[in-house]
Amino acid sequence: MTTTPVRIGLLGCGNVGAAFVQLVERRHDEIANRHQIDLQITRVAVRNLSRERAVDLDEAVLTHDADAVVHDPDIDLVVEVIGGIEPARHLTLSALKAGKPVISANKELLANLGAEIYEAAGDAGVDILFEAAVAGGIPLIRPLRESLAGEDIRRVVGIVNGTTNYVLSRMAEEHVSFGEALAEAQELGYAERDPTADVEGFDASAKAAIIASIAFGVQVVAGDVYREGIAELTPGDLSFAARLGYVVKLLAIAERFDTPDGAEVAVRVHPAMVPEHHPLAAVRESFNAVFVEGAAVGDLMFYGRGAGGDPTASAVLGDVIDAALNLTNGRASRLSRLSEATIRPIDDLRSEYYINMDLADRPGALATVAGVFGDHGVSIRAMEQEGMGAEARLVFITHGAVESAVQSTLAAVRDLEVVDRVGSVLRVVGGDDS
Ligand SMILES: NC(=O)C1=CN([C@@H]2O[C@H](COP(=O)(O)OP(=O)(O)OC[C@H]3O[C@@H](n4cnc5c(N)ncnc54)[C@H](O)[C@@H]3O)[C@@H](O)[C@H]2O)C=CC1
Ligand SMILES: N[C@@H](CC=O)C(=O)O
Ligand code: NA
Repeated sequence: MTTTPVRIGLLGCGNVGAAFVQLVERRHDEIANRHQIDLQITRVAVRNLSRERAVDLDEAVLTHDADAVVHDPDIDLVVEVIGGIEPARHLTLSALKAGKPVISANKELLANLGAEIYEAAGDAGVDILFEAAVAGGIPLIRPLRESLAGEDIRRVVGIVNGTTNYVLSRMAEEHVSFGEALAEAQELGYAERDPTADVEGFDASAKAAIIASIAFGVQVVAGDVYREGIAELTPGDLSFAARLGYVVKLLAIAERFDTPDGAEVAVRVHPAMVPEHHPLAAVRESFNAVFVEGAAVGDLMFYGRGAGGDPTASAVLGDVIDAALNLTNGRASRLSRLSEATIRPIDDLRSEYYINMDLADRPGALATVAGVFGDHGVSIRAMEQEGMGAEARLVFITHGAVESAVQSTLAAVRDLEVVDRVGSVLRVVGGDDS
């Protein structure tokens, strides 16, 4: 059996990079046998040569000069698992311009500067593949790009950040503190180098932008995504949600609307109350799940490990094999053309809402608050009251209402003399009206 050597330049050897090296070692012979390619990790760029790392690498393979790896004539294909914008951007562009396919796990780069990267790949006629960048080990990008290429996708809803899902699971189920749960997620290799990216929803927004671009064929960048993170959530919100039959999840939602003036796209990331019987409520710890709603295919669900070295390395390796086979056959996967997007702002979107507030426990207070909701056309579906001495905590769940109407309602309610505090406001997703 003859095999074609494919020499890989690996940029970054952290959680994903080290897991990738180990996976290639484990799977090498089987891949050679099945695909007739001999995957060789020829050079590995690291930031710190002397740092202990999870894999044993020959000193001759290691370098701290990532540019030299990209330009090395002995490198056929580049894997970028450094993360962040620079130097990842210029390394990726240099590799593509040199005619080398790039496999990237870098959602931040692709969601902010994807157009530049895809154009460079198109001009050079080489692959840019990034299955690992969205929902880790779950095959999602390839199904969207290939299997669903002809589908009219209307909506994608999912849990796409493993760290925050892990934190929320640990807080809700084990009553672990936010800080402790986040430290565990970091220790397990789920979190970004700066976990603010996870906690504040930036990572999920980047993934949502990539999903929306591919699902709807339009250019959506991270800045187009409405974003709220989980940092403001309290243990009280999670237990109140549980009492009402909901689970709190950080969701990414991309929707496409047809209007007489053309299509509009709305993309958002925010914590949401999901009914406990909804399939997304059962997605725990670092698992991710993504629902895709298509006009012809109906509903699809993708589920699996969205973060962690091994699952992510699996996605990287799948792309490496694809690109290596393309390389040996002189081909490249074509990216579809992305047209300009018209973004529908969050203010115009409809949702059900969970709102909690503290108000004076005296006759008429509730009627006053309810009146303000009515004046703004926001109709209340359910309400719970819990007395607290001179105060009462009220929890409302609304029927579907437009965001701008809810925000005006909240502004007016905050001004009421009987209202001491408006607490958490969470959208409800997966209920009767959403
Ligand atoms: N950890 C996970 O579960 C997942 C991570 N990703 C993405 O994969 C990428 C890597 O993530 P991790 O491995 O978790 O991060 P990490 O922080 O563990 O690894 C990145 C490595 O790159 C090294 N590095 C930084 N600058 C460098 C340079 N100029 N040259 C060479 N090496 C350099 C760092 O020293 C570090 O070892 C990121 O884009 C991340 O968003 C994607 C999916 C899942
Ligand atoms: N930090 C990310 C890693 C995978 O993309 C996450 O927690 O999902
Ligand atoms: Na994936």
